[in-house]
Amino acid sequence: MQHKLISFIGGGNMAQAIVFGLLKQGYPAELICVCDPNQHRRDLFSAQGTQVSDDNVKAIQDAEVILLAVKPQIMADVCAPLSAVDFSNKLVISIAAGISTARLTALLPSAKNIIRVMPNTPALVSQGMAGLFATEQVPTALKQFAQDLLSAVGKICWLEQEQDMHSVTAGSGSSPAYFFLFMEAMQQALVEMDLDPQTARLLVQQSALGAAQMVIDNPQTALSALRENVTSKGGTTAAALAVFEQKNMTQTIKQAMQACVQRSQEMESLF
Ligand SMILES: NC(=O)C1=CN([C@@H]2O[C@H](COP(=O)(O)OP(=O)(O)OC[C@H]3O[C@@H](n4cnc5c(N)ncnc54)[C@H](O)[C@@H]3O)[C@@H](O)[C@H]2O)C=CC1
Ligand SMILES: O=C(O)[C@@H]1CCC=N1
Repeated sequence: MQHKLISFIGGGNMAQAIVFGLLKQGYPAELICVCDPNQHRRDLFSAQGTQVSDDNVKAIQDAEVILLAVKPQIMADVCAPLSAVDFSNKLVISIAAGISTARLTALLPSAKNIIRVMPNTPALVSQGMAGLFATEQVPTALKQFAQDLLSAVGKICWLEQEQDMHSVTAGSGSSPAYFFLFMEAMQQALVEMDLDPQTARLLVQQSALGAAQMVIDNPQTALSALRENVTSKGGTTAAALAVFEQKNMTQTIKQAMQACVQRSQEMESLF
């Protein structure tokens, strides 16, 4: 991939997942600058060889790509001083949930090239999933750069309609947390059945990894078929799945994902 000078505005959890993922793939550390007011966060990045700064405006002057990675709640305050900079030749990538490209254009009026991305933290281990949306005027070469950047830390999909970003947030941005919760609950249940925590974790993590790998390796097989292959009639799995069904697990998951979408839509009008 092409290498450009990238300034990250915000060096929190998601920026760390992307930056560390990029470094792992050989992206030159000297071409990455991370801006964060928190010294501890800056130290974490400088220990990996990146540039760091506590001065957002200064750090973006020479950058070719500005990656906005602050919380949506403070995006407007963070962008206000940045808007003094001429963005017309820069690429702006925002990973903030619920901040539309229209809102970003209003916050940074000179920015012509804005790409919105919804990544997720497995980028840290090169297994990220990111949805990308670019406004019509973004040149192909810049779209390609954004695609290469996110592809370096996982898989990507392009969205034709920006409104689909809400569903992508429910399906990938937030979804690692659902799986972590599921694994947490399984580990806890096993510990309560008297397994030691390490063994419980090993059972859960390896089963999750194996299940995901089977899904990947069998793209033609419906997920329901993979489930049925584990489920012997009158057996142990059927007993477990019956409880999920009794408790309306499928409906609960749907409601949780709808709540995610609804919050993302609300955030669009709030911030
Ligand atoms: N954490 C996740 O899994 C995902 C997060 N996102 C989006 O990424 C963005 C960041 O989220 P997280 O990394 O989770 O949050 P975070 O709270 O871990 O990181 C935000 C960072 O911004 C820094 N910050 C605060 N004020 C600043 C300023 N004026 N200038 C520069 N940096 C400043 C904070 O010190 C903090 O390190 C959010 O907009 C979120 O919607 C998107 C997808 C997944
Ligand atoms: O919880 C959030 O709002 C962010 C966006 C997706 C994942 N974390």
